[in-house]
Amino acid sequence: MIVFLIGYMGCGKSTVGEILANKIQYRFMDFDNYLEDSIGMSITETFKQKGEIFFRKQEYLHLEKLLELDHYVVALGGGTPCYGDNITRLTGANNAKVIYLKASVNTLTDRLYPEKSKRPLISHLDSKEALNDFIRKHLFERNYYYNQAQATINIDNLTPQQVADNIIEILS
Ligand SMILES: Nc1ncnc2c1ncn2[C@@H]1O[C@H](COP(=O)(O)OP(=O)(O)OP(=O)(O)O)[C@@H](O)[C@H]1O
Ligand SMILES: O=C(O)C1=C[C@@H](O)[C@@H](O)[C@H](O)C1
Ligand SMILES: [Mg+2]
Repeated sequence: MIVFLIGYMGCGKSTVGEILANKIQYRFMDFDNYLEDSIGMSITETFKQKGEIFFRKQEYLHLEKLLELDHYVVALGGGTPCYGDNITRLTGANNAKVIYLKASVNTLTDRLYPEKSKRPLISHLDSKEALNDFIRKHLFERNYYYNQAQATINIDNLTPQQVADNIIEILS
């Protein structure tokens, strides 16, 4: 089985994914790191030098390889399920479970504000209010895709460990 974690930037896909993989003795892959390795550049540099469309194409092409994995927990990129037919490729994959880590706009704003420089889509937003506004609109558009996950966990008041335990319950 492959467990795919989806959700907005900052919802905890990478943090929870690593904990979950350890708990269930699966391997862990962070798709953003994997793409950085295969492109040979950080995501920030890729957006700067090659543009977002190039990044989305790489994401689309490399997703095919992920679908062949087994005994893996994969933290996808925040935008991965929202482009092309990626979400149906994920939910339609044999032996895969797609889980949406759902966070409120305020939780995401609090978490992302100190870390926004690492995320090219939000790094230009100066104030916390501007970030909050951006996330509200962006999440509204993206929820259409995220809501197609096979399971959703409201993570606002949970520690990463608790989120991982919730996923284990869903999988059992
Ligand atoms: N359940 C949680 N409670 C509190 N803080 C958390 C929780 N999960 C993650 N965090 C913190 O929130 C920040 C973002 O988490 P993380 O990088 O795992 O998100 P992500 O979904 O992988 O984001 P991206 O899509 O940008 O890669 C980190 O600083 C992490 O330590
Ligand atoms: O939400 C997004 O579109 C992104 C999220 C990150 O995980 C990276 O994949 C990249 O910064 C784009
Ligand atoms: Mg991540």
